[in-house]
Amino acid sequence: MADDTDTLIMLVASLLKPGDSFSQAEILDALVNCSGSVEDAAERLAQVASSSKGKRVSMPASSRKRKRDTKLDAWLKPPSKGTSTEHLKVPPQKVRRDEPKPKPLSSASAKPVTDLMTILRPPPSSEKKGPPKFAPLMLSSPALVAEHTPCTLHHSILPPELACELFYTMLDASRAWQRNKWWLFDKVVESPHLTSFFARRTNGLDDDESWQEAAQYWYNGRATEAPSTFPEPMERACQIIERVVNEEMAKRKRFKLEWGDPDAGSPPVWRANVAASNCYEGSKESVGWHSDQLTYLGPYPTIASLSLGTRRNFSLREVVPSQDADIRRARTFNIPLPHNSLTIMHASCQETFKHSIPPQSSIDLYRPAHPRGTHPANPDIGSHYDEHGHYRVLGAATANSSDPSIAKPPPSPPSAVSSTGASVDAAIEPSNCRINITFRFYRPDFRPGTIPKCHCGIPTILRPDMKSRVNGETDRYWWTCYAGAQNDGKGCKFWKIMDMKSEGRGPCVGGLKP
Ligand SMILES: O=C(O)CCC(=O)C(=O)O
Ligand SMILES: [Fe+2]
Repeated sequence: MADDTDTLIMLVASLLKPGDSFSQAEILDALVNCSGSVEDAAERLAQVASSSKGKRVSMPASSRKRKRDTKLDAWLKPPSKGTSTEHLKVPPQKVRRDEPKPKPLSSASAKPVTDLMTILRPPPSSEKKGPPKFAPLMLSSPALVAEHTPCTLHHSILPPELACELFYTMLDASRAWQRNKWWLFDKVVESPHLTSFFARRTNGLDDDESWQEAAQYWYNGRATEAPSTFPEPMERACQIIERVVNEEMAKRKRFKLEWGDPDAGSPPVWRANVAASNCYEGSKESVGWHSDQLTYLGPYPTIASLSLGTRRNFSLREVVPSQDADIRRARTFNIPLPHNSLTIMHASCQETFKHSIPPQSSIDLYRPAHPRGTHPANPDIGSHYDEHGHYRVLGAATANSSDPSIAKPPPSPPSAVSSTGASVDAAIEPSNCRINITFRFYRPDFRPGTIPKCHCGIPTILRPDMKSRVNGETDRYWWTCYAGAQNDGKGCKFWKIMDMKSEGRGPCVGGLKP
């Protein structure tokens, strides 16, 4: 789901001469000015490098103003010896615990697979002149998250037993998940976490099931096997999450390209019809900076992201539009996501912010509050919870509830007492894993048949133009080739501005109808 701006930057960097150094911002500018074409951007930068020693005649205005400071090479680990890409030839990574052998990409099987984090390292912290820089800010409460980001944070979102049950279900399932792989330079790299994709039985709107086909394009733009349907506890969690998301959306500004029928009378209803899930084991597994691809989500999506297990930080950083680059800098916000918390990335988050789960130096182990099997998969369990997620036994009064219909959840099985008197439960193993589930709505007006194909013949991907915003809003999106991630790293130059009207898309909140 990740937008691969970073990959494009690295691809451009790979085409530059070893001596030519450009900052990440300069490469991004070149990409934007060359309509996303890697080759054209590299050619343009090569011309700039050869035509001047320090004089940037052909660079766009925004780049010319900035001092060249960040060496692209500094994003890569130093060359071991010889050629400029020698340092990328690292040995294949160890396969994790009982993970099945990853499926090979088209012609990738003969190539070594590399953990992305062994190639990338953070940009150097060299001081830049320009607008003031602020230290990262920890947003430790839902109020702070709402104040600084287009997200809301909701603690204890699910009944605790359901959160535990879903954690165990996904943790067990994750043993069959894969690492996303794509081509970078001349080799296949893999994401430093496991991932999988799920489609809901119905899309909540009509009988159209073509979105299931879209779900098959999940794996780096290549058609894959049909995704699994939501496991039963995920379905129950989704119903609770949908209610919370709709309550939050009703309080917020809507954007005109958001999906919804303006004539429907009531506010459009958000439904999840697919979910992507990630498993991060230990403190070092991570996901790099990205915004989610909008190919099947369309503009201004709302994405509901559930965290289970070990607490990790979720980082958010605005992409400052080019016109503001000289007056302000983006700030990194870190949000600690404990077990059973929901982060809603509201409309405009994918257009204006990038997000990541950074590696950490340490993490706290998560100790589930309930042993496995307290609630085996049982569709009846859901009926014990009311619409607020409270455990409900009709007619039963409890000492600590003013609502007589709300009772305490059933007690966990008794814990054993150790020889030291400490309470232990042999059935509960602490875990160093975090499970993330992002519930998403694949829009009917972005169904697979409507997605333009590139010259390579595969569906393109949709990206927002994050760098230019008019009145704070991004209304420019483009379709680009995604084949570079799969065809031995070779894509085509396909690039097309999305035109909602001529492409027959909608209905949208702002009134556009197909
Ligand atoms: O694990 C998370 O919270 C973020 C995952 C994510 O950004 C993604 O799957 O696109
Ligand atoms: Fe994401």
